[in-house]
This record gives sequence, C-alpha cells and structure tokens, in this order.
Amino acid sequence: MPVVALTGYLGAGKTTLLNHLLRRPGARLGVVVNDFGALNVDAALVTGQIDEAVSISGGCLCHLPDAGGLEDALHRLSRPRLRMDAILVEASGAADPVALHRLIRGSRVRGIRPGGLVEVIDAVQHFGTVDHSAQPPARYAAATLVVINKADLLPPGERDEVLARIQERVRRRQPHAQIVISRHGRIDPALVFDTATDQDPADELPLAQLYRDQHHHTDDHEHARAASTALTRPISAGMLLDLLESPPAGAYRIKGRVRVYGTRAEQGYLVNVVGPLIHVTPLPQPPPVGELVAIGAHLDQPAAQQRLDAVAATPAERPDTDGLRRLRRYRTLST
Ligand SMILES: Nc1nc2c(ncn2[C@@H]2O[C@H](COP(=O)(O)OP(=O)(O)OP(=O)(O)O)[C@@H](O)[C@H]2O)c(=O)[nH]1
Repeated sequence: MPVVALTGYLGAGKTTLLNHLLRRPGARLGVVVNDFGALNVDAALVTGQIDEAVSISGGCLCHLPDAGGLEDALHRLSRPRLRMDAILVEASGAADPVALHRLIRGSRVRGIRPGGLVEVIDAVQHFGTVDHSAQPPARYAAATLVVINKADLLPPGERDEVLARIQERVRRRQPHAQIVISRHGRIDPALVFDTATDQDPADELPLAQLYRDQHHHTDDHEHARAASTALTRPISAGMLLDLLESPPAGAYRIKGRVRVYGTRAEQGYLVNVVGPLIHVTPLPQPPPVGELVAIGAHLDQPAAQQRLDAVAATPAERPDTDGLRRLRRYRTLST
C-alpha cells in the first residue's frame, strides 16, 4: 500500500487537493493529518470518530500527534481488513517535507511503501512566501510530484511567465519531479494511487483499473497518459531493471506484475516506481499473465509503449544472473 505525503506551504491548497482525491469514486483512502484543527476535509466525506482509524465513505481519518504517532497511524491504517488503496499523510503547512519523507521511508510498518511526496504550490504567493532567496527552496528536494495550484488566480497576461518561473525554480532543486498545473487541486488521481473495485478479481491486474481511468470522461481534471503491455512469458530481469531505473520520458509511475527466472524456479514480483522510488516485492506465486503499466501527466506515450512492448517481446530463456543481482538490491520482504 502506498503512503503518499501531501505537503505545501500554509494555504497552498493541500486540503483542497485531498478532498478532490477523496471524492474519487470507490477510493478507499486512509488519511493522516497532523493538525486536525486546521483540517477541513469535506464533512460529507467524513464519518465516525476523528481519532480512530475508522473506515468511512471516502476514506479514513485519524489524528497524528507526533512522529511516533505517524508510525502508529500507519500501522492502524494498513490493516489488511481495511483494504485501503493508499494512505495519504497531509502535513501541516509548517512541516518540513524532507523530514516527513524520511519518516515514511524509514517506517517499519509492514505492507506499506513510500508512494511519493506531492508538494502543492500556491502560484500566486510562491515568490512572496517560500521562494525569496537566491537558492530555490530546499523543501523541493524530496518532491516527486509538484502541483502548481491556484493557476486560475494568476492574471492572464502573466500566467505563462509566472508558471514557467516557478517550474524553473523547482527543477533547479529537483530536476526529476513531475510538475502539473492545477486549479483547486484537481489532478488526475491516477497519478497518486490505484483504485481497486469489488468487481476486480482478488489478484487484480492493473489493466482493468487503467481502462476505467482512461474511459472516465466526466472527471474535472486533465487525464494522465498511460501505456501498458501484457506479459505472457517470463521477462529479462536486466531489461526490467533498465526500465525501472531509466523510465520512459514523462513517466511518473510504473507498476506491474512480472515473472522472471530465478536461479531455481520462476518467481513473480510486484514492481512499483514513483519518481525516483523503486520498490520490488516478491509475489507468493508467479502471475499466469503479467503486466507493466507506465503513467504520467506528460508521458511520451508512443515511446513508453515501445519500451514496454520491447520488454514483453524479449522473453527470457534462462536466469539472468546480473539482472537478478540488480533486482535483489530493490527487493523487500513480501508481507
Ligand atoms: N481560487 C482558488 N482558490 C483555491 C485553489 N485551491 C485552494 N483554494 C482556496 O485556498 C484556500 C486554502 O486552501 P486549503 O486547501 O485549505 O490550503 P491548505 O494548504 O490545506 O492550508 P493549510 O492547511 O492552512 O496550510 C481555501 O479557501 C481554498 O478554497 C485554487 O486553485 N484556486
């Protein structure tokens, strides 16, 4: 289960973005906030006790008093019976994103993985608040997805120039972050998490979810682009690692279920990439049919499709020792 940090300066639009994600039909989201007084999650989306990890219509809410509390909250929200699609941690405006990111990466809670850090920027206030020195703000170092919000409030004549300046400042600190522009935090939830539905089989293939994403035209946000391929045979561990370590241009997330030859038998793996974060988990059984999906707001779709198809079209015939060694570096214990 991905744990996604949601950060941004005071008033940038974190809660607005969180509410937008909570409105995603069918999403089961655990939400951790560290200052409930400042939280204004849509009342309609929240029921139950505030300081309990209670399942609610759109998600789950609990209170985070301190760093130790984060571990406890993640533990409670990651319980398998809650069947969460993701846990979102909304930091207070004063929180240090780099420290929060470190806490999530260092978590010892089983069954979770870092799902990226979404930094929300107020396009109007940016240069008057967080970015006023020669060096771009250190807080961007940990960002995987930067949402430049309140674009609607920029005067039309200045809009493009201001947005370009903010992007340039972010890129100087964090060249690999994916940057999207938004109004009222309306970003494609597919950039942040996958939504499983009760109709999906227990060993759900991401394609079903992708299909829903691509054919859900009533949404009020720009759609992320995606490329996917089915894997009918074991793939080369080396080619897989090349893909995960050097993703196609514009890819923000890569996910998949794959089969590779281990030294003794075929092994299945669940792979997840978010920005620079690579996560590999062994599956109890190799999947009969595997799959790879790449998603990104600015994905070069044809190039991504070619890369994924090339992996699918080069089935491995035997264990690839060097590839397996690289794979093991990322491998985490299955839970
Ligand atoms: N015009 C406009 N207003 C926005 C946009 N996004 C958020 N707002 C408004 O900005 C105000 C602050 O938004 P919040 O989502 O509460 O910001 P926050 O980052 O959670 O704030 P704190 O938790 O206090 O740090 C609210 O009044 C929102 O309605 C946007 O894109 N355009």
